[in-house]
Amino acid sequence: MSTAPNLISKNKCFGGTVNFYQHQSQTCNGEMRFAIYQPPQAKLERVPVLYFLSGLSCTEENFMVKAGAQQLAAEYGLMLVAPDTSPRNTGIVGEEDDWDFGAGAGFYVDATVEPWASRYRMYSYVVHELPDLIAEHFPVQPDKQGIFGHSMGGHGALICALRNPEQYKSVSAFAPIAAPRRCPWGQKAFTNYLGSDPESWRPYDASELVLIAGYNRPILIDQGTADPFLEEQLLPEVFQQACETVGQPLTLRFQEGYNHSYYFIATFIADHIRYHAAALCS
Ligand SMILES: N[C@@H](CCC(=O)N[C@@H](CS)C(=O)NCC(=O)O)C(=O)O
Repeated sequence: MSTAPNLISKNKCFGGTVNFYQHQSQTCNGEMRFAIYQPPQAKLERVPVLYFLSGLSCTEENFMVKAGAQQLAAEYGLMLVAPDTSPRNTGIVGEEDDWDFGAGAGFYVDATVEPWASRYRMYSYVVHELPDLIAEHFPVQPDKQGIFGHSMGGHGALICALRNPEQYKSVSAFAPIAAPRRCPWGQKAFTNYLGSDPESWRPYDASELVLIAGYNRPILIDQGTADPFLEEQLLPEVFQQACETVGQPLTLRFQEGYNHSYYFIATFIADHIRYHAAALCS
């Protein structure tokens, strides 16, 4: 049994509610926050749940404010949960110094290197503690979970699903960091959170995991062609190549002229919600 999360704010939206919560996380050893959209159907019955992991510099708020996902979630009866992207205010020196590491940049790993190891445990938080908390305190069907995300959160969604195919019945991503062992953002974060041996980074790299994962359902990825991070940081072709190698079904759509922003996400969010609904709402 976990303590009920504390409600911070409540907003009616498309007949349901967007609520913001704070709670004490055992996994991250301190306060964590998340946002949750409860569709109108959740007043009457348990509904499937779709987790969204945000990217660098985001909080639990960006997705709820900018993606425009609630209308479709209300139509299909999907709960949406968006956690913060890292612990905050931990007192760790340097936590706020960089926008691509530390606060706002937890990279969905369980850090093994101090001083991060005791607090920055976003992988276990997202895969275990948060779903357990949601299942206990909100009307969800825990056997019907999907996950998606953007950029760093697209990386997070892919690794969570590939490592836990039974838990996540569907996965998709917007502009994911698809091969973090090979890009500067990933190398910086993994070196600091996991240590300098790239072997220890492998369980957190979607392009490596897919080679051994056996995620037997299709994966959807949208990627804007005008994304300034595409060639140096995101590397979707590396993931695509790995999927081809093992016969993993992947729909990778290059969207002409779209950049890395939430305008891009908002444009294609309906496709992603429908994609998850097809897997979760049967
Ligand atoms: N350094 C810039 C770029 C970081 C960036 O593009 N972050 C993406 C995720 S990787 C994002 O979602 N930013 C927040 C937003 O657009 O609401 C910033 O701090 O916003």
